[in-house]
Amino acid sequence: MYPKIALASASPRRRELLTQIGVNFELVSPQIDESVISGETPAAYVSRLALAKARAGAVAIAGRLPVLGADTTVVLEQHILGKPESKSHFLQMLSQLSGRSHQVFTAVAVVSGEHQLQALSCTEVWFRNISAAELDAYWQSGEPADKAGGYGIQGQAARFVERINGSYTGVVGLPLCETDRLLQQLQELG
Ligand SMILES: Cc1cn([C@H]2C[C@H](O)[C@@H](COP(=O)(O)OP(=O)(O)OP(=O)(O)O)O2)c(=O)[nH]c1=O
Repeated sequence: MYPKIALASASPRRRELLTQIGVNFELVSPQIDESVISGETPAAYVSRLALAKARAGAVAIAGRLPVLGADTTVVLEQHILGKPESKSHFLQMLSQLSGRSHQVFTAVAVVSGEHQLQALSCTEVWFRNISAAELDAYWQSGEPADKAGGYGIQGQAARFVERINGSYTGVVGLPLCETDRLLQQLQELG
């Protein structure tokens, strides 16, 4: 049995994934600045954002519950690919990802009083070649708009994924093995 927590997220995927492992949670949606600091590595970036979301959530609920925050980013050759800002940005990102592998980093942070627990998941994802017509149809579906790297492995983009090495739930937005471990550590803190 997990302790009750607050989830600092507006992402429906994270809600579904936490529910999947039976966590009882309430929602808090703090707004934080997601800009990349110049020279920051992808691992440092996602870790900083996950912690910032959890901390802002803790402030918003005045520390009433432990707060979990997470951040996901798609990385190609050390470059962070954010959410698509337009169709042309989406086409540019997905044509770079076509026919090769990239990484998906997801960081998770839990803030409880003075305690901070953190985990990082990194998964390699291989895409097959994707045609221009497929990319056009995929953009029209509306699925890419709110997703890091412009795709959702849990949706239609599953057609493009040859294989992965790592955490499937990490790619979707919340690595459940790591999340379970953090929540168990939280329980042990008492
Ligand atoms: C790569 C990939 C990303 N995503 C999603 C997960 C995240 O919701 C989103 C990355 O953006 P995030 O900034 O991590 O999360 P968010 O803005 O959706 O929600 P919040 O900050 O409020 O928690 O991309 C998928 O759903 N499937 C995928 O295959």
